[in-house]
Amino acid sequence: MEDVIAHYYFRPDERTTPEEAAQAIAEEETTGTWTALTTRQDYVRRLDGIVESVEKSGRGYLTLIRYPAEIFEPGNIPQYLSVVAGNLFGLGRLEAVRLTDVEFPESLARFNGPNFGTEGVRHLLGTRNRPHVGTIIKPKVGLTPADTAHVAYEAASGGVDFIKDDETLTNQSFCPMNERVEAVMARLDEAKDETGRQVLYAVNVSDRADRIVERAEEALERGANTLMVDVLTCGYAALQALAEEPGISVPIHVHRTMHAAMTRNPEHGIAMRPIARLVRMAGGDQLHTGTVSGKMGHNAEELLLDNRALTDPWYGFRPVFPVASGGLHPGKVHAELATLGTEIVLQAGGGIHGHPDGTAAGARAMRQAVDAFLEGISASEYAKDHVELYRALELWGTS
Ligand SMILES: O=C(COP(=O)(O)O)[C@H](O)[C@H](O)COP(=O)(O)O
Ligand SMILES: [Mg+2]
Repeated sequence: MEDVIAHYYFRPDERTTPEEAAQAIAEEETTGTWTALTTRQDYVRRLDGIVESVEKSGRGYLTLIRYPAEIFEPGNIPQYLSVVAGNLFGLGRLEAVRLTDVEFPESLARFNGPNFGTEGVRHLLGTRNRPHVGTIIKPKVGLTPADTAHVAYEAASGGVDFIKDDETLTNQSFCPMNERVEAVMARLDEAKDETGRQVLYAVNVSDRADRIVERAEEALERGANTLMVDVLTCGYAALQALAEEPGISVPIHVHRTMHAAMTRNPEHGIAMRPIARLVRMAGGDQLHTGTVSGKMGHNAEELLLDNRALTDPWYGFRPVFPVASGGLHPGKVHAELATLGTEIVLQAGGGIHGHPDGTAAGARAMRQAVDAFLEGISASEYAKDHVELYRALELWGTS
């Protein structure tokens, strides 16, 4: 394959045939405009988009559109998006249109990709064949650096592998980033002295384009061992800048806040699959893709395919660690692992810090639920001699 093939679902309006609608997308995103150009030079034709197929699907149609590789500027993800996910969403002749997937040729996939990926992250933590358990510090905003660090310490003592800031916490005055990183890393060192276990803490360095690398470097100077970025609000280019910066040699955790504005409507917007592919190219090491039983909307079939976009062999890119997060608690661990498998990071915020006996007990309960699954025992059975899990299931149940 030499060109880009974009997959769209669409529904034309009543004045437009499916073929005309697909052609309108191909023209808008390549060499056309709303009317024929009397001035068009012949040599421009080689850049015309080509409608490869149109077929009925549900209430609408699926089309594959071929965009000549030459239209794209290699390495420029924002420009890729302006073609495959650009003006087409506003075309009046389409009532709805959704980018469901995109295939890039090797010539346009020359990125470094993840520096760590699943294996690299596992290597840092010394884990094999088991899911990682992570937590989002809660309350998501408002804590001082010292109290954030205390929550992190409790979570680490209870056995989590991974701790992260929430997506809305960056460098606000109530919790300046530099102070927070220093405080959290100091308490994680304390926990490590006690447990012997290394824990990763992803500090959210999301910031404006011209400052994000500098912010990440400041966090690293203060001992950060993982970075986090809100990729859709900062942009894929921001993630790429972090991943390709020679001085940044820690994993990058990628949060997808705002994605549902694009992904949620099954007939319109951008599906998670193209987002997952772009994050992998741009260098994310871990990416939220959703849950099968959590608090956000879910579609297990799509989620499994999204996770495969992160993990299947693809141009030599390292596999990205998929993250299931949002409304999880120990009673939901079995459903998540049974469907998603064990190459996954399970994150719980409320499902750890809301434990009746506090954060450390909540972390233990999550780890116990994972152990129960790995040993092939139901959570309720395992809870009979694991009090933290028992208390969690008593409060939240198992569904
Ligand atoms: O803070 C949380 C979850 O907290 P809690 O565990 O308390 O619900 C995350 O922002 C969501 O995971 C986002 O969803 P997604 O990861 O699917 O984008
Ligand atoms: Mg959050």
